[in-house]
Amino acid sequence: MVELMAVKDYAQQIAEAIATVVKIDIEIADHKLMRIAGTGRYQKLVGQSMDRQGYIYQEVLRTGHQFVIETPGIHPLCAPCKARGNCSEKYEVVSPINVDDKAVGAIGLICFTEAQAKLIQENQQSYLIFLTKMAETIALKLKEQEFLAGLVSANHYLNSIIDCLEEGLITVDLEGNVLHYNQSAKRLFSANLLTPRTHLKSLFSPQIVSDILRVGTNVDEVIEREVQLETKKNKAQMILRALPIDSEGGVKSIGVTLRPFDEIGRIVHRLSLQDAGYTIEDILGVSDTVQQIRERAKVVAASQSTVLIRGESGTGKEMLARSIHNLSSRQQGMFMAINCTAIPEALLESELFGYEEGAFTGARKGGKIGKFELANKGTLFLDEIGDMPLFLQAKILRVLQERQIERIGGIVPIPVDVRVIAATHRNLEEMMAKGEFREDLYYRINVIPIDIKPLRERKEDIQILCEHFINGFNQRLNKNVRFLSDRFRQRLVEYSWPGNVRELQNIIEYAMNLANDSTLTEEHLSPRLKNNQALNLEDEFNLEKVERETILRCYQMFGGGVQGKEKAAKALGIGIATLYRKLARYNIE
Ligand SMILES: Nc1ncnc2c1ncn2[C@@H]1O[C@H](COP(=O)(O)OP(=O)(O)OP(=O)(O)O)[C@@H](O)[C@H]1O
Repeated sequence: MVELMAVKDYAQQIAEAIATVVKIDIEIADHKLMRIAGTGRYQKLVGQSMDRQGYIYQEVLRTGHQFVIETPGIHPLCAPCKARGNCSEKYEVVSPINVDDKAVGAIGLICFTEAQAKLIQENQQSYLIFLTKMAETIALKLKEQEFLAGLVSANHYLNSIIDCLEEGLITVDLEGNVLHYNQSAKRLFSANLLTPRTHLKSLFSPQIVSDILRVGTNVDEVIEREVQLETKKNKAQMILRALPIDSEGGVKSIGVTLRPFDEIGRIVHRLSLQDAGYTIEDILGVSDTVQQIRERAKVVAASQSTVLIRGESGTGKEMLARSIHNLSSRQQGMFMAINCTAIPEALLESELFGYEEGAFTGARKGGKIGKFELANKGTLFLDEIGDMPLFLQAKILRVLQERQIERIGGIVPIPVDVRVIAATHRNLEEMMAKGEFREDLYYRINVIPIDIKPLRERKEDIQILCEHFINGFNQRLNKNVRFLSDRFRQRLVEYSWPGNVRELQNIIEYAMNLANDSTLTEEHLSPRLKNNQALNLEDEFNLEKVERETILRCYQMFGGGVQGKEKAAKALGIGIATLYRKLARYNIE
């Protein structure tokens, strides 16, 4: 609660106004008996305590009632006073200053002459009312002060909340002049660019300014735009939202919020972690390979070096990359994955590096942020890096060396702090020999290589993976499968698993959809597995057999005529005589 001291100047003015009119001295004290205002002989005592003389004031403060004392110095209340029996005061009227029924101070008229005493005595009722009204005026001022202090504190509180926001917030009037902004907004803009009265024109492009101002014309209008800001450090892509601030009497200002794009990405990523928040423990398997991979991943997570994961499709390369990211100090940043095979060459560059507005025909307004920028402070997973075109390999190498990127059509390099984890199923060494993969990039990404063996070479992992997938699908499909028949199990072990763990997962899902009791049997196998003969490794990888099949396919494609044979020999990369020899040898007619 605000104390009377806070309005002492006002109390002094009131005291002087009263004294001028009634020609009697006034003394005002607060609830601690501190003299806060006074006239005549009391004026120079302002600021001094009255606790040794103000016995009448004490009584008024205690009771909250007015008090008239006709015999100062003699009245029993004056008993403890030093001036008892010798008081210079002749007559005294004291009123409480009440705020919310509580005495916060007292105001008194003090007569030092018989004439003054007589005057008050004869008009006592009027003086009492007058003094009460004056006390009320001071109380009112105090309430007003209290209200103002409340407003100031609420304002301060609101500002602190607004400053806590990570989002930049700017309010502008309907002409676009800045009224207010929070600390985050201040941090976003270059030095001194954002000040009160700055016009939006100095902050955003004319189109964005006009979009923002349009919001002020309609209470229901909200706009959202992707904008690029020249921040203190560099250029940054932001999501801008503008919304009307509806106050009494309609919209008088507009609120503009700004949020860095990569931060949004991080939030989305964090929220979606449930799905992809793999940890090392999720990598299942009892084989030496898997156990070593788990150990390796822990060590790798602690370093910042580039990792190259090699393995066939479906062996868990992305899963491993995500586990490394989630275990590393970059876990709060984004994990961005890009499959170099899945994206057409022409788009891959812009996906990776982003582009500036107007960089090429068809470029999106406001430009586009690339995966490298999105993965800033996080991890970029370059899947199937072996399929990346050579010119992009050169660009990737430059990013890894210089730790900065340039958007397509951009001139300012943007620093990025990204850990790259690359993956491939291809033989990079062979590609290098043929000039299809850059040697320098190979050595740059191959700092920490991790090989994941195909499932057919670690069949001991099938059991635990099956159990894991069965548990998952039991929940998802609301089933209660608990057993595998011996034949079912045997078929899984015999199969060559070209699609690796992903294929196993699909096979289990297929079987569980068909199963209606607790056991998966041979009849629940997909046709592909049902028809699969027991894998004969010697047969499967026999070079002669592979050669015969290839020649046969080629021969069938081009036909048996002389011209067909010539074409076949050319396609096979052998001479015509050799082809004839091989046709005879393999008994192909
Ligand atoms: N060791 C494992 N433990 C549990 N699940 C696994 C394991 N390995 C792979 N998986 C699962 O198999 C599926 C395929 O894994 P992932 O996508 O990581 O493979 P990939 O090697 O990156 O495949 P691609 O090269 O085709 O992109 C995922 O559902 C993953 O959870």
